[in-house]
Amino acid sequence: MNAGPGFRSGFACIVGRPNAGKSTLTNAIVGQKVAITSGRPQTTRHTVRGIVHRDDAQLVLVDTPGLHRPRTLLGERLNDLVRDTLAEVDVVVFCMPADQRVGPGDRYIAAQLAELRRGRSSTPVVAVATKADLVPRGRLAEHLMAVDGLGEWDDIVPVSAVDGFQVDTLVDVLVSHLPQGPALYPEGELTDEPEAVMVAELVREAALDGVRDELPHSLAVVVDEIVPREGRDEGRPLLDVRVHLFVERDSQKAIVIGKAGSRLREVGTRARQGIEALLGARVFLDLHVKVAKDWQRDPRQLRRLGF
Ligand SMILES: Nc1nc2c(ncn2[C@@H]2O[C@H](COP(=O)(O)OP(=O)(O)OP(=O)(O)O)[C@@H](O)[C@H]2O)c(=O)[nH]1
Repeated sequence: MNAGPGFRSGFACIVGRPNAGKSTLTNAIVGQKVAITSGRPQTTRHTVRGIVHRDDAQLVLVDTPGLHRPRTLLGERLNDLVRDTLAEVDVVVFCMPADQRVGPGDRYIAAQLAELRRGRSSTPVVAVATKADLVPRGRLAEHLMAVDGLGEWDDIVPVSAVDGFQVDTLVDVLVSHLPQGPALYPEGELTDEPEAVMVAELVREAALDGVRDELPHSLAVVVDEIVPREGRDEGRPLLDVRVHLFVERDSQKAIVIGKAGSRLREVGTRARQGIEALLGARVFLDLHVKVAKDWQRDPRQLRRLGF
């Protein structure tokens, strides 16, 4: 069942300062490892999406880059992107880690969200106290009070993505804020096939390696298909993996491809090793680089690109 009366569907976007636990929470909600996490701040430079399929709802999660104060032009553009994304979603999840005091970074985001709610969209915001497992009850209560004092929230939910505390409750709360409507994606997408997301991550990581400064936010990766090559021995399958890399400018395309295609070959070799390990089969990796101008600003394009 993916429609019918009472069925709800929509997008949720997870925001919070660097290291707030956004990627880990995304993974815990979706139940698959779709976003890359690390202890270093701001590793989630791009948006990764996961889908929760339920009998009564479909929740599409968008994991945004760490909202931060615009220092550079790039930062401003990133924040524009984040704001555009926020205005597009049905509910916003604002993460504040319980093991840290509410600080200027949180206040900055809270102000952005307040502005968003004053504007056209009155998107509901659910404040989430992440990493609840790291603090004693008293401190958690104190944190929740501080969160409450920071702005107008539709709900406040403490969670731990590590031990699963209240993750289901959070999903219930998010679903309650979604509009009624049929499923947006076919059942099983991304949950049964997280491979495509992980393959895209592996290619993206390999393509950015060593050139992050030159094209940090300008690279999107789309896996077109993963299909078994016909006519192969059953015991020795070969998978054809076709992937598009989108950049914004010709100059960036040249960087990705390198002299006479040398860099793209290296990217392919490195990514292929990871993909073969992931899929447990030999892989023929077909990489294409395309220029998609200003894709970061166009929500339709972003969605098409899997952002
Ligand atoms: N103990 C505990 N640690 C957590 C929890 N959630 C996240 N962490 C840890 O906190 C660190 C940051 O988590 P991420 O999920 O990468 O944070 P993020 O907000 O996506 O970070 P950016 O990509 O920098 O924006 C990682 O070391 C996680 O393992 C939690 O519920 N409990």
